[in-house]
Amino acid sequence: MKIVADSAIPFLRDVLEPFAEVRYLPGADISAADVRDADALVIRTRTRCGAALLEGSRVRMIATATIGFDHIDTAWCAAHGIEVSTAAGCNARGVLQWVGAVLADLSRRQGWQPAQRTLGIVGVGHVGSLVRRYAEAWGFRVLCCDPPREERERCGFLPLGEVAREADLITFHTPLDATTHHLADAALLARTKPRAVIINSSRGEVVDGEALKASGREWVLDVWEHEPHIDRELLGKALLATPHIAGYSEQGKANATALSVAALARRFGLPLAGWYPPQAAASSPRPIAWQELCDTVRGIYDIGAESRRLKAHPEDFEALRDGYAYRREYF
Ligand SMILES: NC(=O)C1=CN([C@@H]2O[C@H](COP(=O)(O)OP(=O)(O)OC[C@H]3O[C@@H](n4cnc5c(N)ncnc54)[C@H](O)[C@@H]3O)[C@@H](O)[C@H]2O)C=CC1
Ligand SMILES: O=C(O)C(=O)[C@H](O)COP(=O)(O)O
Repeated sequence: MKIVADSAIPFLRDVLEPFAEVRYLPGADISAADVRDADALVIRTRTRCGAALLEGSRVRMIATATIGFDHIDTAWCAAHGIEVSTAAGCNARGVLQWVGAVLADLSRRQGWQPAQRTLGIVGVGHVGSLVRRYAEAWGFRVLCCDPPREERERCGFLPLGEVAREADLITFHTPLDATTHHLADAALLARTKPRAVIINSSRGEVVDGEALKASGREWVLDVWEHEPHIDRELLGKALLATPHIAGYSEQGKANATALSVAALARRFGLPLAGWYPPQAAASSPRPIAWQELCDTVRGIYDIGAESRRLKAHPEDFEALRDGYAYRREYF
């Protein structure tokens, strides 16, 4: 059995080797020639999987060690008998902590307390639900928008336009697909409060960058259109800017690798069910009070320093990700 794996997936080395020939390559460089005789791929967001990569190969399974899967043409894979597994929810708590760092930083710089702010959450799945729970406990008035869930569950979520009109801060946590591409467009941005802050850690294409620049609003971005070639004006004017690392917690990465290994174990009958990276520290989820968050978050994760680094060296976007010191999940 042959597996091609992204060389930047942590904790994976030596786990599959007893059962397969494993070739590690940088995700963005994996080519059709590399995968032609592979049975399975273990990838991240940097490998675009569709006909151009897979046509004529013997790949039967793709495990992506990420939550998002917009880099995979799932319809093409289904039509060609290729199973796709994702690491649903793996790094949701990492993204929560990125959002927490953003909110704590903005509150300090802009001089507000949660009780004075309405937070809009667009997309209330693994990430958005965690953000909702913590933000409500911190004292924000929280408004949620998730039409697919509202349709299924009738849970009292609001239409996007209403959230846009009411919120001081709007954070996006939807997948990228045909329905969410440029969900935040010029028309939506025009409906937001003049001093609204747009926060995006979903996918760059969920927010129309050109419209954002023209909107007069403020923004915090972790994800960008055309990564790693990001818009310098969007970067320069961002309140905070990070290089697509919101989910880069040590535990999030360990979860992602474990879920990918579990998917391969199930599909190919490998005796690896229940495997988890032994060297990864355990996550310690707990409630955290707003004041404790504000007092401690910079010691764990100084998002301001990270933003200044990216602004000074945008050409290092991919290098900053590749060399990232994964953050500890501490709540
Ligand atoms: N920046 C980063 O490092 C990371 C980014 N992500 C991104 O965040 C996204 C969300 O992650 P999860 O919460 O785990 O996904 P999820 O699938 O658990 O939740 C997504 C939610 O968005 C909702 N949704 C779909 N279309 C919508 C629309 N038009 N308007 C409002 N809501 C809509 C869905 O109903 C679902 O409840 C991922 O798809 C991924 O692209 C995820 C992890 C890390
Ligand atoms: O999980 C996702 O979805 C993400 O966006 C990741 O956190 C980024 O994943 P990498 O492709 O950089 O591993």
